[in-house]
Amino acid sequence: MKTDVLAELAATLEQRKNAAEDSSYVASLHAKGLNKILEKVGEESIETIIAAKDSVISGDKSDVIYETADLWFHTLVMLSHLDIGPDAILDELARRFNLSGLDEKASRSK
Ligand SMILES: N=c1c2ncn([C@@H]3O[C@H](COP(=O)(O)OP(=O)(O)OP(=O)(O)O)[C@@H](O)[C@H]3O)c2ncn1[C@@H]1O[C@H](COP(=O)(O)O)[C@@H](O)[C@H]1O
Repeated sequence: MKTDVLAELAATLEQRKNAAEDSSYVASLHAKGLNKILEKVGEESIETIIAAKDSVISGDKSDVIYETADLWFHTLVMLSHLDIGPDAILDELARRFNLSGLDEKASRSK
């Protein structure tokens, strides 16, 4: 899995916190504040849902991929605004995966 892309993007997003607003989309979002960032997360969530529904009818999944990338991107900006790195989310997913792995091992040994 290409987690290096996530790490490199997260590092760029951190740098953009201090960039000039007019030269960077991410810097302009930070300057507008958390409510604007959350508005974008909400918009991209709805666009992802619509793209997923449409893909079932059209059979074309390209818009789902495009809109999900927009959603993940804006979610990363939200996390960065709150000083949360993507590793915190990956650690939480890993913790849940390991827990369910333990459940599976326990049920197999019964
Ligand atoms: N991955 C992305 C990325 N994905 C989506 N977007 C932007 O997110 C916006 C998507 O919102 P919309 O579709 O609603 O478009 P919009 O109408 O222009 O947005 P609004 O005016 O409504 O805010 C577009 O402006 C896209 O360009 C991104 N902008 C930047 N990045 C990455 O972030 C890095 C830093 O970007 P800058 O801050 O622009 O340097 C770049 O190197 C890229 O790798």
